[in-house]
Amino acid sequence: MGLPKLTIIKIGGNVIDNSEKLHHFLKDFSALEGLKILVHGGGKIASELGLGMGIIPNMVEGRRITDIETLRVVTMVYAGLINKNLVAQLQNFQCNAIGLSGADGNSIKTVKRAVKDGLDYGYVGDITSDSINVSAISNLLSVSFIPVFSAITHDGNGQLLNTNADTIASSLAQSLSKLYAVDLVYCFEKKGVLSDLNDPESVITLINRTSFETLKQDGIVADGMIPKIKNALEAVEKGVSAVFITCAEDLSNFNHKKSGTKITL
Ligand SMILES: Nc1ncnc2c1ncn2[C@@H]1O[C@H](COP(=O)(O)OP(=O)(O)O)[C@@H](O)[C@H]1O
Ligand SMILES: CC(=O)N[C@@H](CCC(=O)OP(=O)(O)O)C(=O)O
Repeated sequence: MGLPKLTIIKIGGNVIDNSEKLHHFLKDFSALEGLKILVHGGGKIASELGLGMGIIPNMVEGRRITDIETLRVVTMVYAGLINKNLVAQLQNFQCNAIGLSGADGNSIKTVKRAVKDGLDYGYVGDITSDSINVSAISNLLSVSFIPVFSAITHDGNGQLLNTNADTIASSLAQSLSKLYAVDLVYCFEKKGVLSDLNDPESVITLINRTSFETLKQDGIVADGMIPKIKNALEAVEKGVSAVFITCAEDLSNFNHKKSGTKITL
């Protein structure tokens, strides 16, 4: 008998920031059959709200430098404002969502990133091999809750930390692959990884480690797409059944695996 199927969907900040697209996405997510988990970012909204409070965003290689003031903002925005709004909207679609930070149920424990070459990321949490509390999460799934994870984790000693949402999704998928056949889907505002950013239809249907290196060298994939594909490749290499990067608006088509970019070995 095969493992039960679990779908882990990650939704990025650009879609969360668009109420119409978000509504459509949450409706489609609610309609997905079987066990599922939602992971959300919200970097764009945290940057905008932080700016209003005089906190200037500082990103290095796609990761936010998180000083104590920034940690307060991202905790309010990710674990509060966004997480609770997503849960309330999912409840409206009869999806019994339960909003979580990594501190809740000790679900994701991370390690504060050490200062390296003089670069201090501050309160950023890195995932380790035993970060994910598989039994706590599978218990929630077994009683039909739909976990909704924000990008806030904890260190087990009372400290909240900021962890990239793409990495959380990949790590959840890897760890939960022990118990489930996991499909991991990164949803964002474009139709998939594009060969030409000016042509929204130019979706690259398959990417593996070798083609990724070439796409990166040629400058075809850049910015936030580089860590996203790295996280996706790590997931397939560590046993996640299937990994896709696709458009949030195509989630209903995704059921038929007809859209977006598939990440393969
Ligand atoms: N080849 C590419 N195809 C699609 N998007 C790309 C590509 N190269 C760079 N990007 C950029 O990557 C962004 C997605 O990364 P990011 O903003 O981190 O996603 P998310 O909103 O899911 O957190 C896209 O909005 C796009 O601007
Ligand atoms: C450490 C770190 O960089 N954390 C991310 C978490 C949010 C996130 O990943 O949001 P998106 O998915 O919308 O980009 C940040 O604060 O931007």
